Formats: sequence, structure tokens, C-alpha cells
Amino acid sequence: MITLNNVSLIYEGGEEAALKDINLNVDKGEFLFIVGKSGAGKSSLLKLILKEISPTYGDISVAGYDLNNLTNKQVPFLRRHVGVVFQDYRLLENRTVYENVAFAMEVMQHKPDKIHKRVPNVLKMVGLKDKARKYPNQLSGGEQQRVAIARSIINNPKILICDEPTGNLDPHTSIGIMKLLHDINRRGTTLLIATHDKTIVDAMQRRVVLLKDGKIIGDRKGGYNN
Ligand SMILES: Nc1ncnc2c1ncn2[C@@H]1O[C@H](COP(=O)(O)OP(=O)(O)OP(=O)(O)O)[C@@H](O)[C@H]1O
Repeated sequence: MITLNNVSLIYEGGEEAALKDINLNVDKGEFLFIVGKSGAGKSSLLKLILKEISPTYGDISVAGYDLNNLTNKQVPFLRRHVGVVFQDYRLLENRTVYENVAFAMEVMQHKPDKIHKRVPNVLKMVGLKDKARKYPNQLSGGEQQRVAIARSIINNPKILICDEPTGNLDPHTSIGIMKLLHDINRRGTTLLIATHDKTIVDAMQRRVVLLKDGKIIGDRKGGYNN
């Protein structure tokens, strides 16, 4: 589902490579944590997979797309297959929970009756059925993150990428969010989570890729320190 072959990334003006000779293969349906200290290269790796940036060297393929040969016009086709969740939720403040999630279907030009059917189902799945008419500032951080997750999966992506999804949440709320992501993974979505959060990595006991100074120095199943 995702393959990186000998990928290196040097930012413009950067002295050292942010990622160095990365080889990574993620199969369909996998659940993967990417961990490492601040500056290790986690966000850069996710940005490469989303084609927000391009590698200096190496090949990347995502959901069947060869990213080196993808034109700017084709990037939206890749993004249809890849949902994203950020630490800071990035919700539209002047739209309700329902509207935030529906908007992601509207931009994909789904028909209104399909939107009216699917949005309540996904809100129910993330535990927000009763909050559909609320605005983001009327919700807790955990609830806002659930809206962001609902929005990220509303178009059934093959891959879900999360950058520090529990970064702003307390431990109890974080575990709730992880259970939801686990559920989404069990339904078949390939899941990549970049995180510092040792508690959730230890709790889940899944594949953990450890980055240090832009290199993969560990790749095995278990807790944060394995
Ligand atoms: N736009 C940029 N231009 C130049 N250098 C960058 C840029 N973005 C990141 N870097 C550098 O690349 C390296 C990796 O950064 P990256 O953000 O991928 O790390 P990270 O592991 O996600 O860190 P954090 O956990 O703090 O988010 C760092 O040395 C960083 O300073």
C-alpha cells in the first residue's frame, strides 16, 4: 500500500538530510506507529507520503501511485485515497459538526442524498451522534478530534495518516481516540500514526518504526522502546 525505496530528503537550504536512505513497506490493512524525538523526521515522512513535498532521492509509491511521476493535476486523485488527521484538528469554526463532515463529501461532489445518509452514520461511529448541531468551540478537545477523524474517513480512504493525533489530549481521552482509530483499522483502513505519545504506543502493541536523525533505527512489533 505504501513503499519507500532509498528515500532521502534534503530541505532547500538545509545542511543535513532530514531523511536518509529510508526503506519502508506498509501492507494493506497494517497499523503502524512512527516514533522518534522531535526533529527525527516523522512529519517529513508523512508529508512525503501525502506528496506535500517530494524526495531529493528515491522512489515512493502510495495506493498504486508512483509519486515521482504524479503531476500536480493528479495529486487530488492520490488524496482521495489518503485521509489525514492533525494534532490541532483544523475544523471549520463557523460550521457545525455535521457541516464540517459533510463538507468533505461536498468537495468530492457526492450527491446530497448520499451525504445525508452517510454523515449521520459516521458521526454515530465516532460517538458524536448527539453533537451534530454543535460548533467546534462548543466541544471538548477529544470531541473535536473525533470530528476531525469523522471528516478524514467520510470518503472511505484506503489509508489514514495521523500526525500526533493525541498531542493535545489527556491520557484518558487519548486512549478513547486510539480505540476509535483501532476500530477504523479493523474495518480495513491502513493506518499510520506519527507520535511522541509513549502511553498509547505501549497500550496498542503494534508495529513501531523508530526514527533517529532521519534514519530508521528500529522496526518491530511492541511498545515504544520495544
Ligand atoms: N520546511 C523545512 N525546511 C527546512 N528544514 C525543515 C523543514 N521542516 C523540517 N525541517 C527539518 O527537518 C528535520 C525533521 O523535521 P520533522 O518536522 O520531520 O521532525 P519530527 O520528527 O516530525 O519533529 P516533531 O516531533 O517536533 O514534529 C528537522 O531537522 C527539521 O528542522
